[in-house]
Amino acid sequence: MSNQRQAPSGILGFPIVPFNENGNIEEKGLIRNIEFLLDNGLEAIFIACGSGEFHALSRKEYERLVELAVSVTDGRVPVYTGVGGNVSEAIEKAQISEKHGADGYLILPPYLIEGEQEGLYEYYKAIIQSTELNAILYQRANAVLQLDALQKLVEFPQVVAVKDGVGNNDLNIELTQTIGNRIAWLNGMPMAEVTMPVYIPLGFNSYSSAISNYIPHISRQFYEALLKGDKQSVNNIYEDVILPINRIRKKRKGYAVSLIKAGMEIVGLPVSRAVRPPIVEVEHEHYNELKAILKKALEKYPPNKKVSL
Ligand SMILES: O=C([O-])C(=O)C[C@H](O)[C@@H](O)C(=O)[O-]
Repeated sequence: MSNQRQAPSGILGFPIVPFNENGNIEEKGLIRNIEFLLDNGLEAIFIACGSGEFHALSRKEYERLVELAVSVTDGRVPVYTGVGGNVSEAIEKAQISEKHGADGYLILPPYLIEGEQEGLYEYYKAIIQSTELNAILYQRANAVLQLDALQKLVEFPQVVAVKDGVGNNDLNIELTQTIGNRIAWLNGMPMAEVTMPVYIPLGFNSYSSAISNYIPHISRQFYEALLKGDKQSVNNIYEDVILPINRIRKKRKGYAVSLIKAGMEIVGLPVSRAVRPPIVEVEHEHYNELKAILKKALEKYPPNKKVSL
């Protein structure tokens, strides 16, 4: 752990968890996934979060994933883990993350139940205080903090960022205007590239990138074009890559994960399409649609190292 109270910034890598034909974790595939993200300049590794099928991991698997992510990353960028759900299990996972040298964790929503703001505050507080690691609060589903609760939570030095997965920009403006630079603001919307042009002016300078698991150089070109104000390149990448992939992603529930695995397989990374319930694999027709988009995209936006289709 770097021990810095600094949020990761830039394009954030969210590896998947590859499974073999017996349904067990395929470690070689995961190591390749993390190395690929690092080789392509991703600025942080978030292990065992939503795209890492957090919901479907055993405690033992979780611990192994954290251990592997920290050792493969080897201090090159910060490593964050997913924690959340049941409070006592979240605290146990926070402690596992600390024991293995992670830099922090992304706190996912409590399991199923909805809570009032006081209840959400207590949920986050219990997890934040359970270790000295950095904490990123994930606005998502049944866990959406309003200004008062968030203002109290940012008094804990561990809290370094909020990751928005809800897309309520009325609320985001209220939060960013009032809390400002005390914490960092991360765009964690589904396929965050889509909304990044709207988020940058609000102070969200970083985003989680699902597509960086297979076309990181295109996400990077898009981000750089956005930061430079190069509208033509932004429009081209939207039309050629981001919007077509996002249209497929919206066709089935769970494609937030399974479409990443399909994309990785298509570009030749050693990852199978296998997923755990309730997520389902990408349908044949959608797989072929993704393959056609990627073929054209890689011709127009070739990576430095050749990827053949
Ligand atoms: O928890 C997670 O895995 C994420 O939030 C990362 C995803 O890549 C998310 O940004 C998405 O669904 O595109």
